[in-house]
Amino acid sequence: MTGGPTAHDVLSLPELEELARRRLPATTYEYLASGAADEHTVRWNREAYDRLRLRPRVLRDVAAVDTRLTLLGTALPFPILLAPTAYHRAMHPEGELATAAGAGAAGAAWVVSGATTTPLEAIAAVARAPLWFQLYVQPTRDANRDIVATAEGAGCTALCVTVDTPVLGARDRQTRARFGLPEGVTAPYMAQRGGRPITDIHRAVSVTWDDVAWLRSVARVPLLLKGILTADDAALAVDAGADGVIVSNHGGRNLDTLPATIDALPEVVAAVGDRVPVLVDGGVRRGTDVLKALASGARAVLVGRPYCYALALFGADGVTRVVEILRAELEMAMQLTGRRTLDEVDRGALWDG
Ligand SMILES: Cc1cc2nc3c(=O)[nH]c(=O)nc-3n(C[C@H](O)[C@H](O)[C@H](O)COP(=O)(O)O)c2cc1C
Ligand SMILES: CC(C)CC(=O)C(=O)O
Repeated sequence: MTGGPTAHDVLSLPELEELARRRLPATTYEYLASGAADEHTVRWNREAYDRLRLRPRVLRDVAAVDTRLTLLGTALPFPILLAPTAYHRAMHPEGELATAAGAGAAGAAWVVSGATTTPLEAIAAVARAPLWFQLYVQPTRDANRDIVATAEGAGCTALCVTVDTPVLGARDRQTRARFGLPEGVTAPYMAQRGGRPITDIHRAVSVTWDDVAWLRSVARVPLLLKGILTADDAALAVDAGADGVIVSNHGGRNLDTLPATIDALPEVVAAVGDRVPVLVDGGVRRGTDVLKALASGARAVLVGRPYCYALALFGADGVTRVVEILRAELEMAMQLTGRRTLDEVDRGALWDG
């Protein structure tokens, strides 16, 4: 990347995405950018945010905005987390260690993927901001118990169980690009599901509500389910003991033609929002998107692809830059809509709210 832009030259997440398309090795870019099948859901995740219009209030004192919150016991300086994404050593040689450094410098909580290519202890040793852990449920309870204990031992303060991936979707672009892990790189917490190549997850593991209740009984930290899209499943999640839900369609990477997450969010919030925190991911690229998600009832958002592009292009500095941009844009959006605290970001901030 000599002579090219640095992380600090990047002004926005859409600009970063374009830089990634032009500069990353094709295989890496295809793995990160692609979605399932015809990628309608990938597009809808974005278009649905663009359709929502904001309703500003003026002449309120917004000289100093406050974006702090506490989420399931984790104190966060702003309501933006890094979503769990697999295989960082396929994106950058320093892999998850660079992500941890970048997240730490930005003060951003990061949900480490169950398909991390770096052991949790090594990540924890360099982390300077909260870590959560995302579990891909493994076929045996012993394996799941061990992984949960490892995550807790490494200081992860919440567990996100991904429930939308019994199999992968039709990932045609990834398959065509022949995405795979570099020689010698493995995913230690995916060992029972094949460990190495992404295609091994095509063998479905049977995971049901009973497993959620069992995991709740095993884990000492708060447990969230990631990949909930309906009111019915959100209610079952809370019944099974979940402490939070993440409205997600896996960034449009599994089942194409699922609705945009910002469109699914209100029904989940209506069903369980008064009992547990609801988070959302998918298509968040601007501070105004974060504001719209919060106005629609989310307590926080997660962002996936942008920090992966940034990691692949710039390492730790890139991850930091993505968070800084999004955080600054959220503060601007709050000030320009006349909101000083997160509590003030209610449905009234949406034009058609
Ligand atoms: C490269 C990549 C890898 C991902 N790996 C995982 C994973 O290991 N576990 C998981 O629960 N979700 C995974 N996801 C989904 C993200 O957590 C998140 O739901 C999605 O990326 C959000 O959409 P966005 O990329 O539009 O921000 C992955 C997404 C991407 C782009
Ligand atoms: C299948 C996982 C290992 C990674 C993942 O969730 C993804 O690529 O979207």
